[in-house]
Amino acid sequence: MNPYQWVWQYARRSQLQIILASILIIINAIGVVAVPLLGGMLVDLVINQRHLKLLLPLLAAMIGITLIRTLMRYCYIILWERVGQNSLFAIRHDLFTKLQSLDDPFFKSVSNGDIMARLTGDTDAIRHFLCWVTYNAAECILWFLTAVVVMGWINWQLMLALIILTPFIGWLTTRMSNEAHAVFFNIRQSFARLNAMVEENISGNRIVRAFAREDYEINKFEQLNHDYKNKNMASAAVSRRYLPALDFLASLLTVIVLLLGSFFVINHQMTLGELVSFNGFLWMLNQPMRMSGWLINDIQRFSAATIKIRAMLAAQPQITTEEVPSVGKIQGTVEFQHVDFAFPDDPKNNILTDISFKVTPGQTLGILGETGSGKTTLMNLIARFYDPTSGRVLIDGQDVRQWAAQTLRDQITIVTQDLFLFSDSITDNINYGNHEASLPFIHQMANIADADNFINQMPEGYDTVVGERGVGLSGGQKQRISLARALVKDPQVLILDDTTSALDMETEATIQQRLQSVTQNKTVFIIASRISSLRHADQIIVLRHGKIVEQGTHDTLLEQAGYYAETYQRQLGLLETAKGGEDHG
Ligand SMILES: Nc1ncnc2c1ncn2[C@@H]1O[C@H](COP(=O)(O)OP(=O)(O)OP(=O)(O)O)[C@@H](O)[C@H]1O
Repeated sequence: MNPYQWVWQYARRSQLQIILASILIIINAIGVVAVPLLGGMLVDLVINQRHLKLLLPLLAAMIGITLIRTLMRYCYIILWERVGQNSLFAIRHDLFTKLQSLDDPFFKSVSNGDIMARLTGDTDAIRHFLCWVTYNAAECILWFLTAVVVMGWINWQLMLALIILTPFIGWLTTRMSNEAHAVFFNIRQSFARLNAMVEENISGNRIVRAFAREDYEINKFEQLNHDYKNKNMASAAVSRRYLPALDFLASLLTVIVLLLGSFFVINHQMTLGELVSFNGFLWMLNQPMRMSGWLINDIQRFSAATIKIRAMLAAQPQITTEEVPSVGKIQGTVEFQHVDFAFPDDPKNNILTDISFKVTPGQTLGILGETGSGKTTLMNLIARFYDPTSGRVLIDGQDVRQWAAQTLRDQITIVTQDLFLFSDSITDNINYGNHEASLPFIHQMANIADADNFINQMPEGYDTVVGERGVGLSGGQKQRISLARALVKDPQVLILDDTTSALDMETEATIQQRLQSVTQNKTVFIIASRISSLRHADQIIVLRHGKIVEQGTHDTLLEQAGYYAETYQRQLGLLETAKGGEDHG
């Protein structure tokens, strides 16, 4: 499918407007011949033959036709704008919907800045093509053809003399088109890089300032900015090479008409009025020639933009469902059977190896492990952010691949380590996964997460806007709001990935105790580095380099005197030192 067929899929939804606009364009292009013809009649009948009575009707007709044509042009410009905007609306909708369905491999391969470039600059190139290039190109083609027919009818020899230039114009425009395509693709890539850099700079703004790297960032930006400027200059260079030649050929038409036309008039092969009409039609050949260069630039910009947009629309999520998804409610039994896992971009490097365990509803599984040992990855397999490379993950005895990812994530909630809050009120952040939740339920869950108190002390309580554009929150406050958000969703499987790491041990203990009241029938996973967070779990596994090296309860693991026991002793020692310090202080 070429870019035009692709965009037609969207544009054809406004078929009625397109038909109406096309009819108006055709009538308008034909109407264009009227004024020069009337001008010729004015010269021959009024000036040469002195039929003065015809002067006013001819002038009135010229003005009237021009007014009607202007009105028609206004109407079809508006209609094309509507076609363009409707199509853009649908394209943006499809892009955003696709974005919601894509998963990690896509987001790892395409930067946020590039995605934003597709949703803004690229869609704008398509809008420009639909709203401006289409009717201008149609006008140019129709003017050119109409001019050829009418000029041929007035004096075919003179018309042929003009048409001789057409092959040169065709050759020039094709060359320009080929060169412009590569240039516009490069411009688009450069714009995406610039966008990505700015986006990253804004997100990492605090790190930049903390490390006093503003100059470094400005320098990095300057390089990309230069690159973008140079790419645009390259495009200007293509225009510079071809546009003067096209302009020259267009001007040559006037010279040919004046020289040959005068010759024909002197030899009585043509009336002066016909020469005036002929001259009046000249712009209909002229204009398309001059415009062709600009139109080609815009068409190539459009073509480069469609490549990126179509690539995104064609991207497929890695996680797919093999069978008809079960839609029932999850009970919450989670079982791993000899699971191995490697990331798709590094398939030889097993991040998890031979993982097996089973947790039933009402039970809590604690996970301890050094940083990078694979704890988060393990949890991501439960909610199908990834599928195992080998072995099986079962939910209620059924392979996760047979559960639709959507169904799973609806009932399995992960409180992730990246604590992201939307620029919205605290209430809307907490009920993000369950908009039906009542206010008392939201407050109750916030209380369990030990967030209720500090939220009530905020300027507008639960209505306080937080996130990017709202008030700042500490890491611990964000953790507690994220926990409340997960609880309000009331999931059957709750995964807490280092959720309370930023809290002091007393607050953590309070939350753990309160959590018990709402997690009695749920399956809970707790990833933590503090033994105090794990010790009450029904089962605990210790991961090292992606393998389970210890497994048991708090007591049995202490007996094993391995990593768990060591960590416990160390943390106990630290605790006692700290207590000792406090006692002495
Ligand atoms: N998206 C990814 N693509 C490739 N490798 C990854 C990806 N995410 C994590 N890894 C690698 O997988 C390994 C396990 O990461 P994981 O986040 O599961 O560890 P973790 O035990 O949760 O660590 P932490 O305690 O620091 O959160 C690490 O070596 C990490 O570099």
